Amino acid sequence: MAENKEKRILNFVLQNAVRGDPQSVVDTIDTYCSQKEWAMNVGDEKGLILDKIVEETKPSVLLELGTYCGYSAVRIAGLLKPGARLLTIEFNPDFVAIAKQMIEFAGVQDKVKILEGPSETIIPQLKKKHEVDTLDFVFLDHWKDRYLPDTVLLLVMCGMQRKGSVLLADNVICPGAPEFIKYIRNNNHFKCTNFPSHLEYMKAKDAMEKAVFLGPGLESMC
Ligand SMILES: O=C(NC/C=C/[C@H]1O[C@@H](n2cnc3cncnc32)[C@H](O)[C@@H]1O)c1cc([N+](=O)[O-])cc(O)c1O
Ligand SMILES: [Mg+2]
Repeated sequence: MAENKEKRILNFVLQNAVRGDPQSVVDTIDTYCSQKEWAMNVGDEKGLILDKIVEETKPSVLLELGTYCGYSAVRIAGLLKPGARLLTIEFNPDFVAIAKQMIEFAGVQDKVKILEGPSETIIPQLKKKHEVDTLDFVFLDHWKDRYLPDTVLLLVMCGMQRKGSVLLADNVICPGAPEFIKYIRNNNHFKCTNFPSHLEYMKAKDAMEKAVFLGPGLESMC
C-alpha cells in the first residue's frame, strides 16, 4: 500500500487516539496536521463553528460532500442524537479506505455511511437507493467548483431540501467558492450567514457560509 500523507494521518490516529472516542480522534488529527503535515480537514477553529451549527440544527438526516480522511464525518457523528445518520460522499477509493478505518476506530460506524462515487452521480440516487426523503443538514467541503452544481442538484433536481434545511459550506474565502456564494446570496429562498475564521492550521483568513432554505414557494415570501 502506497505510504502517503493520508495513510500517515490514519496511522498516527491508530497509534495515539483513544478507540471509540470521536473527540480524541479529531484532536489527534488536529495535532498531527498542525505539527507534522498540513491537510485539508476543516480543522479545530472552523470545526467549532461546524459543531455549533450542527448542535443548534439538531438534524436527523445529514449529507457531507467530500469525506477525505473522515475528520468532519467523525466530528459531526460525535454530536448526533440517537438514530440520526450522516451520509458522506467520496469518490477517491484510497480516501474511502482511510475514512472507513477512521470512522470505525472512532466508533461512529453506526451513524455514518460512506457512499463511494462522484456526488453528481450519487445525489440523484439518494432518494431511491438510500431512502432519503429530505436532508436536514448538508456540509459542502469537496471540490469548490462543485458546490454550486451540487446545490442546484440537491435543491432543484432532487427536492432534497425542506423549509429549514441548512447548507454549510467550508472555504468560501480560501480557496473560495465565488459562483456558489454569488448564487446563494442572491437567491431569496435562502437566508445566508457568513462565519469568518481562518484556514485550518494556518493564519490565512477563511470563512464558512451557512444558508438556510426558506422553502420552495410563496410561503418564503411572508
Ligand atoms: O480543495 C479542498 N477541498 C477539496 C476536497 C476534496 C475531497 O472531496 C473529494 N471530492 C471532491 N469532489 C468530489 C465529488 N464527489 C465525491 N467526492 C469528491 C476528493 O476526493 C477529496 O477527498 C480544500 C483546499 C484547501 N486549501 O487550503 O487548499 C482547504 C480546504 O479546507 C479544502 O476543503
Ligand atoms: Mg475544506
